Amino acid sequence: MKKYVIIVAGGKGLRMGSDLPKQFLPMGDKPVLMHTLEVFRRYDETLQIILVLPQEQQSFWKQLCDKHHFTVKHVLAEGGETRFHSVKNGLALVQEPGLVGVHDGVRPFVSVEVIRRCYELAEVQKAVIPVVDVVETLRHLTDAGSETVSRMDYKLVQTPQVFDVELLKQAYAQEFTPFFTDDASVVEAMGMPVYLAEGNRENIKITTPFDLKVGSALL
Ligand SMILES: Nc1ccn([C@@H]2O[C@H](COP(=O)(O)OP(=O)(O)OP(=O)(O)O)[C@@H](O)[C@H]2O)c(=O)n1
Ligand SMILES: C[C@](O)(CO)[C@H](O)COP(=O)(O)O
Repeated sequence: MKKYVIIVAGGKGLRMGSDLPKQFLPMGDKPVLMHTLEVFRRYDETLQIILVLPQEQQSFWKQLCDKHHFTVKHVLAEGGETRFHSVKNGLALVQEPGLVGVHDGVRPFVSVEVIRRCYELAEVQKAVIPVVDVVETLRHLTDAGSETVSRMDYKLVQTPQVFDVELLKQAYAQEFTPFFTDDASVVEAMGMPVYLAEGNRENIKITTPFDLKVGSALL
């Protein structure tokens, strides 16, 4: 079965607040984004990797690849206005039936085991997302103040989110709404169920300078 991954790195990184876009920040011996592509290549040599980057960052990325002798094969797609639009641009390059994963470029610590689990389950379930338990107590903000809710009723959602190609293309043909914060929410809006798989706790999204420190410690 043909397998793709769309790695989205088309955002602005506002919460990181760095001059260099966060996907290019060094972590250990190379930029964050290179770690992410490498783990997918380790999962499967034949996986087709589509990397979504803003047009204006693409030549810089190519320079970085030369500098680091980075040889993981991939094709580039153009970043969009929101994550939804970036995924949609990547999906336009998916031309054969099979499975397509969508992964945040700034989640370099996803394990090969979790990637494999999501792709294998998606062969049957069609829509699979990795999740982890909430380990702290949760409060819901109300008009009157706030109240404790049961953390057993919630999960934290990660990527890669893996889908049947036809299903994801249909989902992304829908009109954008700000409620679409991940790919599962787009698929669910068509009334399709999403299957939950176990994620890995290290699979953090590098969002703030603090996350970068945690990431460096995890290497
Ligand atoms: N227009 C966008 C917005 C986000 N993303 C990607 O979606 C992933 C998750 O988004 P997030 O961590 O929020 O990244 P940013 O949008 O860049 O961060 P911020 O919200 O702080 O600006 C990132 O890999 C980001 O590059 C994208 O490809 N295109
Ligand atoms: C897709 C995601 O990483 C799942 O947790 C998350 O929804 C991205 O959200 P962001 O606001 O674009 O960081």
